[in-house]
Amino acid sequence: MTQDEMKKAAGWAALQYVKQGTIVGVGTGSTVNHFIDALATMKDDIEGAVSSSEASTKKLIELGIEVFDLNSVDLIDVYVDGADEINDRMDMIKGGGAALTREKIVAAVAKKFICIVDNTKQVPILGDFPLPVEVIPMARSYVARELVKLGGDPVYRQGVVTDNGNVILDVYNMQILDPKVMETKINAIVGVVTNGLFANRGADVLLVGTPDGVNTITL
Ligand SMILES: O=C(CO)[C@H](O)[C@H](O)COP(=O)(O)O
Repeated sequence: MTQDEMKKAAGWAALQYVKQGTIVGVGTGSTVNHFIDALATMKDDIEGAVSSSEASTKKLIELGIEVFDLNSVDLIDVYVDGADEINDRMDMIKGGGAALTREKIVAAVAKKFICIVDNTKQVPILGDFPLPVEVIPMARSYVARELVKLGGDPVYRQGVVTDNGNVILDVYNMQILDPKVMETKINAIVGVVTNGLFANRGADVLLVGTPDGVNTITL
């Protein structure tokens, strides 16, 4: 089975968590694209979606799913998104697709976070995947120096501008033993919009695509 087939299996498995008549939070990435394909089969049964990126918005609209502005929505029942790494506490690194800030905002509003991954994303300790940090452009060098003080090696993601007009620093060589503390520390650096650690608000349900089917994990 290919990695993409495992992503697809996880994406389609998330459909069982979508309730009729609700607004669904939709993440970003290749695994979520499979979920959006699945969601399109229910488009007449849901009210619509709130999207975490321009890319997901485009795909949702193309498939006939109404996309609402988050400011016009009080409640999101489930938020479905992928991850770059996830540990057994359901803490994640996200932001490989540079959509981390909007993802974190939509996730904060949702009652339940359903994480969909293939089995290569499960790790014992977060940090092999470089941690994305969204930064206000004029603060880039200052934030990079502060990230070095925290033990990381930040690298400017050349040529990438986020949907919010900011830049991304990818932080290499971090062994993140306490994701909640590290998330809070990095977010406290002036000029950081947010970082890709999703630990203070982790996943509630993890759906892992494997060659033997989809495993469901809850804490
Ligand atoms: O956080 C993300 C985008 O910002 C994605 O969820 C993450 O990068 C996983 O992507 P994929 O499903 O393509 O492997």
